[in-house]
Amino acid sequence: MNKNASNELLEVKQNVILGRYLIASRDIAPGEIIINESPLIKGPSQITGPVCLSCLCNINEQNSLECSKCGWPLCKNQACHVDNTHEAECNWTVFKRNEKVKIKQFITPHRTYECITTIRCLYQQEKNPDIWQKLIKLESHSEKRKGTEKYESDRLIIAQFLYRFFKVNPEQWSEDDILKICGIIQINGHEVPLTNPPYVAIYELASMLEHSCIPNCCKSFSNEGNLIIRATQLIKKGENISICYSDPLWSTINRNEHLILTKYFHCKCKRCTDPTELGTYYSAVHCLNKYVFIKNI
Ligand SMILES: C[S@@+](CC[C@H](N)C(=O)[O-])C[C@H]1O[C@@H](n2cnc3c(N)ncnc32)[C@H](O)[C@@H]1O
Repeated sequence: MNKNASNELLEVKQNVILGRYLIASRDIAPGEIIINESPLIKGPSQITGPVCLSCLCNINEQNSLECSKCGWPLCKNQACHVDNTHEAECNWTVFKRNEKVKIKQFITPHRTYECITTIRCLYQQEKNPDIWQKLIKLESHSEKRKGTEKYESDRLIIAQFLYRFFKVNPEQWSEDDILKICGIIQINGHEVPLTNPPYVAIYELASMLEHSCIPNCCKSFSNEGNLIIRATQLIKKGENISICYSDPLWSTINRNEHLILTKYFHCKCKRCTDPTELGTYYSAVHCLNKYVFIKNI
C-alpha cells in the first residue's frame, strides 16, 4: 500500500486555520491528474454489517468461510484467504485475543465490525512505523471531539471494546490514544464506493486536501482503490488545491451543518460568505406562489 505518495506537482503548506494544506508547485491544466495514490489504510466503514475482511464486500452465512487462523468470516474467494489485507485483526486475534472469533449473526449493523479499521491503524505502530508516522500526523480534532456524542460512543464502542475483545493493552494504548485514531479516521477517511457496502480509506496526500464549496478539483477512484484527484479548471502555481468534502448540491446551511458536525470547521469560502452564492441564489427559497403572495399584501 501507499507506494506513490510523493508528488512534484504539489507543495505542503501549513497555517493556523487550515492546518496542513496543498498548493500547486506549477500551473496545472484542467483535466490534469494531480494525485493518484493508494491508501495508507483501508477497512470497513464504522457502521456496517459483516463484510469479507479481505475484499470488504457484503457476506452472509451461505457465501462466507471462516479464516482458518482466526475465525473471522471471509468470502469464499480463495484469493481473500491468502491476501494480507486481513493481517492486522487476524494476527491480533491469534496472538493477543488467543481465541477464534465466531460471527453468528449476519445482521446490519454488526457491532463487532466497528473497531476493525481502528485496529488496522493501531497495528501499524509495530508492523509499519513509516505508515504509523504518516497516520498520526493527520488531524484528529481530539479536543473538539471531546464531550460530543460521537466521542462518547467511540469511547464505549471502540476503545472499551478493544480492551475487552482484542485484549489491547491499556498501558500501550490509552483511551485517548485510541480515540485520537478514531478522530483521524473520522476527519481523514474517504468513503470508497467500489464495494457494496462502501469501505473507508485514508490516503497520505489526499487527506491533506482542504475543502471548498467551489473546489478546483474532483475525486474519483480506480478499480484498485487508488484515489485520483483531477483539476477541474486551470490552477495557477501557488494556488490552493481543494475538493468538496460535502455535497455541493446542498444549501449553504446544510453544507455547513455537515462540515461542523463531521469535520469541525465552518467554511468561509467565496460561496459560503456571499449570501447570493456568487449570484446563483442557490440556497434561496423558491416561492411557487409569488404572484398570489404579492397580490395578498
Ligand atoms: C482532511 S483534514 C485536511 C488536512 C488537515 N489540514 C491536516 O493538517 O491534517 C480536514 C481538516 O482540515 C481543516 N480544513 C480543511 N478545509 C478547511 C477549510 N476550508 N476551512 C477551515 N479548515 C479546513 C479542518 O480542520 C478539517 O477538519
